[in-house]
Amino acid sequence: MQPSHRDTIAAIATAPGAGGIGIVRLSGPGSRDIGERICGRPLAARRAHHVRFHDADDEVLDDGIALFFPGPASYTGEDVVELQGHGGVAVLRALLGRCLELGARHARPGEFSERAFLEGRLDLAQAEAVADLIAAGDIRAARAARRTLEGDFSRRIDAIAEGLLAVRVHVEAAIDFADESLETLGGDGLRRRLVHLRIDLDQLMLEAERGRRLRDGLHAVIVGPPNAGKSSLLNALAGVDRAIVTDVAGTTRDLLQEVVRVDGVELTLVDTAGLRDGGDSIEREGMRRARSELDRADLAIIVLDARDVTGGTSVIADSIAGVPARLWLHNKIDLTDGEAAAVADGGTDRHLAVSALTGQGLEEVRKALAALAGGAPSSTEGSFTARTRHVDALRRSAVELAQAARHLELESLDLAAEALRAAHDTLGEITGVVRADDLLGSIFSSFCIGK
Ligand SMILES: Nc1nc2c(c(=O)[nH]1)N(C=O)[C@@H](CNc1ccc(C(=O)N[C@@H](CCC(=O)O)C(=O)O)cc1)CN2
Ligand SMILES: Nc1nc2c(ncn2[C@@H]2O[C@H](COP(=O)(O)OP(=O)(O)OP(=O)(O)O)[C@@H](O)[C@H]2O)c(=O)[nH]1
Ligand SMILES: [Mg+2]
Repeated sequence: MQPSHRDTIAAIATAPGAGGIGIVRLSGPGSRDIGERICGRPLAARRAHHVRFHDADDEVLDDGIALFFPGPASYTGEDVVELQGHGGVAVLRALLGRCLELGARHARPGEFSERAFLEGRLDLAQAEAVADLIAAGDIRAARAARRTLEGDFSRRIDAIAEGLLAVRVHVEAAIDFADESLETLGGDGLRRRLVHLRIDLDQLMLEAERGRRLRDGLHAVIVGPPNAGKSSLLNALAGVDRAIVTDVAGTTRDLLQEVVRVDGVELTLVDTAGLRDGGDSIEREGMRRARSELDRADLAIIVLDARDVTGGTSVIADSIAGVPARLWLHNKIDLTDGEAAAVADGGTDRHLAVSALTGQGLEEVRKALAALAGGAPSSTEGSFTARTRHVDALRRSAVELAQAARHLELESLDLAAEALRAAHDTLGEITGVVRADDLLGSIFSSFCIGK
């Protein structure tokens, strides 16, 4: 980072619009001086002062509470001043304007948290959790984000990184004793440690993936043959008449998206065009979109006509093969004698019998979705949020670790050392020990202003 992060920044820290209280926050070496000039009195450290805020002509802008946190014991690690006034747009703009007149610069989005990161107050995963906590729409996601903010995720990363470092040191040392066989250099112990690291990494990856779903919600795509009742299901689960339903096969062509909440977990449901061979060019385009939507799905909800379960499934099989989880719904059971309801569950696939028309079986569907989206409330206990960026890095690190193990088997110590370094660096990207400035830019620019 450029030394320019040593200037003083200011921003309105509270949400735009009218509110009971509004806060202008300053961070940087000039904060105290600017704060004291606006308040017209000295500000003692970490004390609440009831003061009047003044403009350049000594007119009173507002009265409020002023706080001064000397660095490094502040949110950013720098000197921080908060001017807490009445939460009106005009008042806060005037207060901010006065800070800028006195030499502060308007903060970029996320710049306070970026400084907290640069000052070592938070690591990168923790700083990201600040934004995730603010964005959390339900208390489960909020709790999980708070755990990441408090370092639960980072500590797990750091523990694996430490283990990796020890293995790296061992391998580098072995390279220096090239004359001796790896066996005499403790090769067995090395292999065992690699296996344990791999197990820890796999476990963390599972938990991070669950954390990502808690943060992002579950992306579920409804697919199936034409006329099976996919749009009817979307409408029934969303509780609104969102999609057009007709008895004409090929009614839906575009993707239709609806966010629903089951048990507090957010779920994005996407209705798609029925999959079948042939169709006109519009319908074929609809099917292409359905298939590409499946590429980024966490869950495929396959809707079939319970009276003809095998009809059309062959066209679907290929498209859903890569989706992590599948829920099969045998729809229109109101038109059957009930026998279609007897379908077994198997593996990661679940089968349920429903009627989108009468609502029969939908409660079971909701339960299954809630379980897939984040598990029962008890199963999210202790879990933390993570982002796709983190899950990707864990995955890449695991690949490098597997490479390292193979190289070690072949006694290619140099290649093993190289793969271990890559595995280690990749973990460092998560917490920001290893970082690229454009990565920081893209992370913090998605924060709100004043955070
Ligand atoms: N008024 C106000 N409320 C706020 C914030 C804020 O900046 N101002 N926060 C902003 O996000 C959050 C709280 N986060 C904070 C984190 C650290 C410190 C801080 O001063 N830390 C020092 C002192 C520690 C202590 O005494 O407990 C430190 O870590 O050394 C302050 C707020 C939410 N509420
Ligand atoms: N009896 C009965 N009819 C249903 C049920 N679900 C849907 N239908 C009817 O089946 C027909 C097709 O429903 P849609 O929801 O449009 O089916 P779709 O799968 O979206 O069809 P496409 O968009 O054309 O692929 C409509 O006439 C619905 O009213 C059900 O559970 N029972
Ligand atoms: Mg439809």
